[in-house]
Amino acid sequence: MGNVIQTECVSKHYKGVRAVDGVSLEVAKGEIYGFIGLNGSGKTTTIRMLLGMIQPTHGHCFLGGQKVNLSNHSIWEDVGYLVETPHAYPELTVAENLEIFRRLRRNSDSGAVLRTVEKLGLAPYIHRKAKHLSLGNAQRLGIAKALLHDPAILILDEPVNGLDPAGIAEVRELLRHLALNENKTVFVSSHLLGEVAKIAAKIGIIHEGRLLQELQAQELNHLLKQRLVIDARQQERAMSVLAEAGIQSFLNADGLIETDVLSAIQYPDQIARLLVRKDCPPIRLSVEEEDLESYFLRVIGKKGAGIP
Ligand SMILES: Nc1ncnc2c1ncn2[C@@H]1O[C@H](COP(=O)(O)OP(=O)(O)OP(=O)(O)O)[C@@H](O)[C@H]1O
Repeated sequence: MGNVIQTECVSKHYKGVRAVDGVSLEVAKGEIYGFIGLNGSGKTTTIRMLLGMIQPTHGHCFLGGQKVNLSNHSIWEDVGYLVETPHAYPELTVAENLEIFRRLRRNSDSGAVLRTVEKLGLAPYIHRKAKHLSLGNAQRLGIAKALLHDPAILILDEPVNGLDPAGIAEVRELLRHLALNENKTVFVSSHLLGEVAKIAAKIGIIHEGRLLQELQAQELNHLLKQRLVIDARQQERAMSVLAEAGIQSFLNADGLIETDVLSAIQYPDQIARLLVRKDCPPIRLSVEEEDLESYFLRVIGKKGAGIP
């Protein structure tokens, strides 16, 4: 299947700043691509190049197989986007803002406004002026604009910014629905790895302008580090029992015994048995998995050093 979104070694250099540096990525039809990076890592600049808002210093972007350039108007009929804080006319209501946007887009589907309002859970606010919307609902209005003309490609820069946990979950479900049931291709940036990992099929990690790592979401589980955490009344003794059995451990920041020795992680029952036999029974023993945010920070910390 052809790629719907593609960048070919795309770079944007400003005076003294390599905002984006040689990023090549591909998104297949119906796929959700999560583009993860800290603030200032180059997400928005990449998205702006994808959308033809700024010209790359090097490289090219393609949407729906067509090279992105401003004169190629037909591309944009199939693209919906949200970049940074969405703009709305403050004195107009939600419905009026969307209606204007529909007409600007020359969209002849007059039912599109109501349908999109329903889809985004904006019905209770339909007659509220944009300037009186909460940040979260203003963000929803921005997503509504992106969806109004039912585009096949959605490019969203930090779409859950400002949303509360329930709002974040709603947007997550909406994007999942759009990809799964409507075969839309979604490119979504975020600094929240955990959020994106819940919906993206593919994840790209960008740092200081460079794409550090690309992975399939299902690979994440194998990449997250595991450790065995033990608590015992006599910690020193428990640690020397483990050492005698060839299992190196240390006291972690929470004051608990921790080891990343694979045999201990794979057979925690044998560790428990060993400690009991040596009269040093654990009062807690659990295999714990690194959370996604710390994985992200680990990858960033190791940049260029043979990741993962
Ligand atoms: N017009 C510009 N002129 C100079 N530097 C710029 C310009 N636009 C962006 N940058 C710099 O390029 C880098 C990447 O910025 P970008 O906005 O793409 O990051 P981001 O990942 O989207 O961050 P955020 O999440 O904060 O929006 C930053 O160091 C930023 O200061």
